[in-house]
Amino acid sequence: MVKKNILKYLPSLTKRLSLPSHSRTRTPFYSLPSLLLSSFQVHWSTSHCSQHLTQEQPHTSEKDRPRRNNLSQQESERKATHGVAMESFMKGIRGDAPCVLDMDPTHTVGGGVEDFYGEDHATEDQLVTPWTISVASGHTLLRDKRHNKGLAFTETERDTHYLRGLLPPAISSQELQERKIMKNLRSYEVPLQRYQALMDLQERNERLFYKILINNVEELLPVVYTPTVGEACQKYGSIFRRPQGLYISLKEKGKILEVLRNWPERSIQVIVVTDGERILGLGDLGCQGMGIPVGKLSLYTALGGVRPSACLPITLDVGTNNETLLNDEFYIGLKQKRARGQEYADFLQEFMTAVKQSYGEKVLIQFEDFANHNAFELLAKYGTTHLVFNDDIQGTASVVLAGLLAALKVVGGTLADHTFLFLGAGEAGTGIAELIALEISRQTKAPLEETRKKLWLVDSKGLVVSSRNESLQHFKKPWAHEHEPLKTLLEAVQAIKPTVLIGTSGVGQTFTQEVVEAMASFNEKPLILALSNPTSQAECTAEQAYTWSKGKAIFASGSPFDSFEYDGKKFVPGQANNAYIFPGFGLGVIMCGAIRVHDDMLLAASEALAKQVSEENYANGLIYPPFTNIRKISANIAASVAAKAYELGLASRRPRPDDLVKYAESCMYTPVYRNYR
Ligand SMILES: NC(=O)C1=CN([C@@H]2O[C@H](COP(=O)(O)OP(=O)(O)OC[C@H]3O[C@@H](n4cnc5c(N)ncnc54)[C@H](OP(=O)(O)O)[C@@H]3O)[C@@H](O)[C@H]2O)C=CC1
Ligand SMILES: CC(=O)C(=O)O
Ligand SMILES: [Mg+2]
Repeated sequence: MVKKNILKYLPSLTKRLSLPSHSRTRTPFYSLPSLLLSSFQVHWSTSHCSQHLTQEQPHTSEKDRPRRNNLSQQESERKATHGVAMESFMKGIRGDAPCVLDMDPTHTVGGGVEDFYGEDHATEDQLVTPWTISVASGHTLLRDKRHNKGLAFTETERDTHYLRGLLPPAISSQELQERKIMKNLRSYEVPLQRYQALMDLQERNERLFYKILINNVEELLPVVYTPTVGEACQKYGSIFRRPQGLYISLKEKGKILEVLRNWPERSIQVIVVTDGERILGLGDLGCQGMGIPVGKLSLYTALGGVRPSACLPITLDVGTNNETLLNDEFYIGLKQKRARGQEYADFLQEFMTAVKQSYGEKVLIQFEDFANHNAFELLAKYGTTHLVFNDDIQGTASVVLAGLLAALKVVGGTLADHTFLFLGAGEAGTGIAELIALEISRQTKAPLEETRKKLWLVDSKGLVVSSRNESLQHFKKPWAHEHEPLKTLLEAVQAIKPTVLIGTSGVGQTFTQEVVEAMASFNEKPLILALSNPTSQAECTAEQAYTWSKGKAIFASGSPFDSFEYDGKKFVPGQANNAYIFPGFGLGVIMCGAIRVHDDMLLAASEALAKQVSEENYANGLIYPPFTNIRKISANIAASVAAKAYELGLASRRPRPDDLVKYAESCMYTPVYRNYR
């Protein structure tokens, strides 16, 4: 069917590609799909064409560049270019177009997973074509976030791409642009202004956005991610300027496949999807949860090196039960109560089927910030049919386990020697508990049912115990141990005497002074993790943990805290956030062509992260490495995850690269500007 359609429209497409280059650019950017082909066909073809071009076309010298006044030369280049392009196009139709993952990985220069556009496949000194649907130039090029370079366009590029007069005469380097943006960002007092400025930059000049984010990760993570992204979601309706990501609402029921086809990119490798019901610890933010998939995917690119064009943020708008939003005139979502039961299940089923139909078997679907009454079920249901990963359950578990493995070097003993108490028995709490129990079981060979007994959970009704079994949600039942009922966290701390206290309640200030003092009274080095986000929901602050424990606590939190001096000693709190795991984990899954996620891959990720903590980090009281080295860390995580996938027979990319760390690094997208022919 697809082949038939492409062949039917082939003459028009050929004609389109042969238009004089300047007039080509005058056609609105998105007009071609609607006029000629579905966006699938167009993107699919251009991506394959350009990839083929960069491999087989000998790279051009000065004389090959299009010149406005040298029509015959321009004509012959166009013929050569489009001849190769159309040949590749036809190859693609026949299904034998070359696939980047089948190539020798050494060809890639700062490549990016599946370099369909061929941009990074060229060496640094080779010229690449700024493909959109046609060759972008003039105003279109400046408005195309993927290829825009602002004042960094060179004199030659300004000539060849019809930019004269559209830019002021000064030419800036990318480094100078970075300095300017950072200066401006630092001048804003309000974090939300920084967030907005960064989102505007992402929409205007993608490479500059990622360069800045990568080079200033510790400073900017709290802006594009927790805590500021939480405030942005709360105010999304008011600050909304340009839509980011794909909104799929109940209005599109029955047409989800068509909606997916409206997205301008075809080679999608990672989707982060939310239905907005549990946004951080802020509750139901409905459609305004979009800030979360957008933010998470920025980190996929900045921290994990997955190319931006391969990332698709999606919000499923199934209504909201948030009365404030329902009564807000600026609310951007459906003004109706949430769909539940069969209606919800059918909508999700249609979505999951459409995703597979559009992007194939190997697209990674990351569920993010769903409420727990849907999250566990979706993971179980689609875990056997799709490549799915729940970041709140699995990513969080992996990052916490990594922190614990690292902390053992400081507190001593093995995991099995410790006792764990959680405040919060939802996705994060039970997800973490299960992975710890699995790791202890693996280390000690004890049955999982036994190892679970080292872990205790408290929910809003008190300690999870067997006498409550009847009324417990299914994911809490494995943690309902024999014990007398206890109402409060303090009582539970005093009775269980945990060595590790983990907050996953979404409620701020619940690790009270009494709780922290109790932890410090029977532990030499109590491990206290306040994981709830954003900062306002943290179970306690770094200052409180260090002060109340009299400097004994090893502390990490979901949202960042500044270092704190207590009794003449500087304490540096770590950030226990799944952002350490999911970018590298996702890269690993994609680069080996994994078809399913397995718990052992999560354990492999934890071990890889724990190994990255240096002696210097330990000396500073850290159990996580700093984010400054995150791309190196992600490459190591990706390599371990991929190695495990190969071992389990879940990886489809053959042959297996010998050096997986090097391969992961070579797959990473780099945001330096490319030179345009
Ligand atoms: N740092 C990180 O990387 C991550 C942090 N998080 C954070 O963890 C928090 C929880 O997320 P998640 O597990 O998905 O949420 P869930 O809604 O699934 O779970 C919340 C749990 O907390 C319990 N709870 C709520 N209020 C209280 C209270 N006052 N006292 C005791 N228990 C309480 C709930 O009890 P009940 O079941 O009785 O309602 C429930 O068991 C969020 O703030 C989120 O931002 C999540 C993922 C990753
Ligand atoms: C970090 C994260 O995923 C959360 O707070 O939900
Ligand atoms: Mg989350």
